[in-house]
Amino acid sequence: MDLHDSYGRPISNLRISVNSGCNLRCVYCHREGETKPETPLSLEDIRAILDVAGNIGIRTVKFTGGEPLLREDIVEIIRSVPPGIESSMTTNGTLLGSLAHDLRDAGLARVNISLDSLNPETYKSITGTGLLSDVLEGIEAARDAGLTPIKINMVLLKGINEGEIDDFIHLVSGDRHLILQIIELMDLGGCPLHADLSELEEKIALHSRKVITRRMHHRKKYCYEGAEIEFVRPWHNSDFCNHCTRMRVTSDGKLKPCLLRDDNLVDIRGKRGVELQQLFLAAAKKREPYNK
Ligand SMILES: Nc1nc2c(ncn2[C@@H]2O[C@H](COP(=O)(O)OP(=O)(O)OP(=O)(O)O)[C@@H](O)[C@H]2O)c(=O)[nH]1
Ligand SMILES: C[S@@+](CC[C@H](N)C(=O)[O-])C[C@H]1O[C@@H](n2cnc3c(N)ncnc32)[C@H](O)[C@@H]1O
Ligand code: SF4
Ligand code: SF4
Repeated sequence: MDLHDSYGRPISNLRISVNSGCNLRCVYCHREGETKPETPLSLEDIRAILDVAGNIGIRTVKFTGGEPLLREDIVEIIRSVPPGIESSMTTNGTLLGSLAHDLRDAGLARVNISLDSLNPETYKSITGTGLLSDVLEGIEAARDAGLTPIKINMVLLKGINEGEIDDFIHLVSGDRHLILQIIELMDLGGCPLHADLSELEEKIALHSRKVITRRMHHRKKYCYEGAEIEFVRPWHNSDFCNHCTRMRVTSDGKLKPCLLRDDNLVDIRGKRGVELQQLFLAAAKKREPYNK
């Protein structure tokens, strides 16, 4: 079965938040759109969701949070992904150093690692912690374990890290295991750090050897000065939403048809089998592009 919503968008990707807690305090964090998370889903609940995902045409699963690596059973969670579904994770990387190999052995294909600054002071001002060296260690551990390609997620923050773009391009340039993902801030709580990516993307586009448009969100990937660079520009972007292929699961067990909406959640905690599958279909019907 392949699942589509009423706007003809295929639902091929599931994004599961396994935990709402985090060991960082990033100033801009949207927490995957969760406002009042309760007790996280159990391993058994997550297994049941993954089993249904396999039946309804989900091809890829992204584990996120909060910080997914804070969950003690994260390796077991990864081991529960059915064959035929690619699993990846988005993490702040601080705990990857000791976990990368176990995650890979459990079947994780790749990781995205959030890193907004290469400067220890700036990193601290963004995340509230001095854990930059742990993240860099995490990147190396992920590379060593084969959790590649590794996407380095950099949210562009006005007046904070705009001057570091060249350093980030240098970091990934000529390295086939690293992709730079430059992300537009979603200004959810009136955060005054939103930076416009247009000028930067135009400059990179102009000097790129090759451009690829991804199916998901119609995001553009550029081959620029030996670096692979993907742009994520969700803000007020109807093309992005019209090509959204994602369904989300919140950490406390609700299907969430859109990151930016809280009024159409479907509770699935404790549900199993056919009943759970029906609830996925019901949530799919509630999906609509946020920006049309
Ligand atoms: N508005 C919106 N933003 C999204 C969506 N999916 C991901 N993002 C944002 O995209 C950025 C990168 O997210 P990641 O968790 O690294 O995952 P990804 O790049 O979307 O996924 P892959 O390309 O499969 O690795 C983050 O800032 C997310 O908040 C979505 O469906 N809607
Ligand atoms: C919410 S975090 C959860 C996973 C993990 N803790 C991490 O930081 O990678 C997932 C991704 O969303 C990004 N993100 C968080 N808040 C955002 C916002 N307001 N706008 C754009 N991206 C955001 C983060 O930079 C990170 O790459
Ligand atoms: S590490 Fe991730 S979840 Fe934690 S505060 Fe930063 S962006 Fe949010
Ligand atoms: S519809 Fe738009 S805002 Fe909502 S999850 Fe999809 S891409 Fe994100």
